[in-house]
Amino acid sequence: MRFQVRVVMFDLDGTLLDTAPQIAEAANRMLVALGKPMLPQAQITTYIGEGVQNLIKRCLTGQRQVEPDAELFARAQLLYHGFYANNATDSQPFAGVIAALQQLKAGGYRLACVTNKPEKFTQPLLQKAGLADFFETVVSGDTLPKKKPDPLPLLHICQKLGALPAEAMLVGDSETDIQAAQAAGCFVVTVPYGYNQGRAINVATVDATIQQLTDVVDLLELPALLKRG
Ligand SMILES: O=C(O)COP(=O)(O)O
Ligand SMILES: [Mg+2]
Repeated sequence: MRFQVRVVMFDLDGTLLDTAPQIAEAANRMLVALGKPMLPQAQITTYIGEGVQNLIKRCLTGQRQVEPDAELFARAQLLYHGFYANNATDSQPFAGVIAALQQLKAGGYRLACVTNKPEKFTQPLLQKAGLADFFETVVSGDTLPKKKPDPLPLLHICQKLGALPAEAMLVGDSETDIQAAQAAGCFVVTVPYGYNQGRAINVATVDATIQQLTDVVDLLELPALLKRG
């Protein structure tokens, strides 16, 4: 199936950039500073995707439903933000990311980035990785009153770029992305290499799956699109 869309939105962590090594390092520095045991990177990776507050809470309590002590959480947040500010921009794009963005841009698609990461980390990361100029708009986890899985960030982007939700596609790595796209009425496509809380994507819930980002080009249909190869 080929999709007739004008806007392609991309999740950041686990879709465009491999941010898990730097997030895990900052989280472990936070845990050490708090006198707590470090966690394996693979475990911390499963906490990525629902915003930084959730990540820190999960590192402190190990569980989704358990709230950490408020004072401890406040200290942990300050520590994490300080450590992550030092290494965040070391994250590298996944295979095919830059080539895919170049081809889509050349094909006339309007591109956007939609992440649950805080704004202060998003822009420097996109700049350093050489991705910032591809996106007409970037919506972070704290840009609007609600973040993914709420549809608001996606609807905001569609409105800003003058497209109906049905003319837009989100490429993501997690159930958070799938829920947001479905609630917004956008198409959703997933990559298999991302984080998704350590689980495989349920392919029955998405419009298509791809192996790497350059495969998006083959899913789209526009006369102006410059096909690869
Ligand atoms: O949870 C985060 O901080 C970022 O997650 P996302 O870029 O995958 O939305
Ligand atoms: Mg993600």
